[in-house]
Amino acid sequence: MENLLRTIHIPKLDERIGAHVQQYINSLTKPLGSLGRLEGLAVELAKMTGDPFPDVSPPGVIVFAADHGITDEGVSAYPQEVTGQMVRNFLNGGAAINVFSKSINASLYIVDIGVASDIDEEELIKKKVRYGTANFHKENAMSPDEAVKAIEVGYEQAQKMINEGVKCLILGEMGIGNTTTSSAIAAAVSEQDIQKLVGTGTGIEKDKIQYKQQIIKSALEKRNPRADDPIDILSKIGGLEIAGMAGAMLAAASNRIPILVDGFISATAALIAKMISSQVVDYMIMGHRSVEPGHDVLIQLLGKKPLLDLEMRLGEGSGAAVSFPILQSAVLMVKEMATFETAQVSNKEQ
Ligand SMILES: Cc1cc2ncn([C@H]3O[C@H](COP(=O)(O)O)[C@@H](O)[C@H]3O)c2cc1C
Ligand SMILES: O=C(O)c1cccnc1
Repeated sequence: MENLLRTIHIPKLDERIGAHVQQYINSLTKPLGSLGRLEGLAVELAKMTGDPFPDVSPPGVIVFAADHGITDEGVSAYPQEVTGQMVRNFLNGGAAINVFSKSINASLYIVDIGVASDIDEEELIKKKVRYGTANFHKENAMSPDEAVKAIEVGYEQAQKMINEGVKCLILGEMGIGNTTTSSAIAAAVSEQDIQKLVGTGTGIEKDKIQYKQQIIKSALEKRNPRADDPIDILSKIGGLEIAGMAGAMLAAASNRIPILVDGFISATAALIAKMISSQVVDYMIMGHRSVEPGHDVLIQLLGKKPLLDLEMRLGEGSGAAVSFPILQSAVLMVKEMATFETAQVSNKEQ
């Protein structure tokens, strides 16, 4: 990682093209500013890609799957085996992200970056760094080397997809227990009150939230991760899929590829990526606002405004995939609308 870290170069946004596109949008046949946030989005996409008429299609989705030792503490409503079972479901096309990826014509890769069991399926990308993290309430989740390795796996997978022609990257995850891991990371970095950062995840009973908060609080006291050190945080808390997503985000930004961020877990990965290289945030668009309360805190730390609020709380990249057609609308607006001049429509009186 030390190596990868040193070689990561994220280009600055192209402000000149952004200003040019803003001016062009003002010449399109509509009242000034009337397409609202779509206009700002089109400008952002132009700045990211350096292209006034960028393509966001085809989008690509990578789902990183990994297990979390913290499930031993009874912090999820579902058992750990569900992670591996859902990986099989992804490969059979039956999960939400399969359906939504298909609807936006996205290629979908499933990566085993740390599932606790072996899954012998041909379509699965097998990049297991270890068999799940250790229970971070009892011991460090993994070694710093493993955290680095997981970031590299994510980086390489994203780079591969980008080389294949993907124009917008959506990262998703599957890992029972990962809302606990994410809340712990958010608490370590933001130093906000734990009450603001812990939710029901897959649907634990409301009266179990306090227990989940206590586990996180006492684990953080024991692990004491350094708030400004992403590798220290990942190695002490986890998780492998969060590290993988962070690495993939860094690859996308390095290639001027827009990143459509999903919910709470994805935002945690975004935060880790930001700590590694702060300019990565320039290439992120927040697809939706998750029901998980910690998402609001992270959205603020990332300085973003979600496109959608559909009261979703799934992960897998699902909210980002559902928001993707908004990006398509933004680029089509610029590419296909007529200007006042070409359509011979009278413009606003000066
Ligand atoms: C069937 C099923 C499919 C899922 N797809 C995503 N998650 C989501 O729920 C998990 C996080 O919640 P917690 O921290 O409470 O375990 C992650 O795997 C996340 O991707 C799922 C969870 C389940 C049960
Ligand atoms: O917002 C998310 O990413 C999320 C919320 C609940 C469970 N799993 C993921």
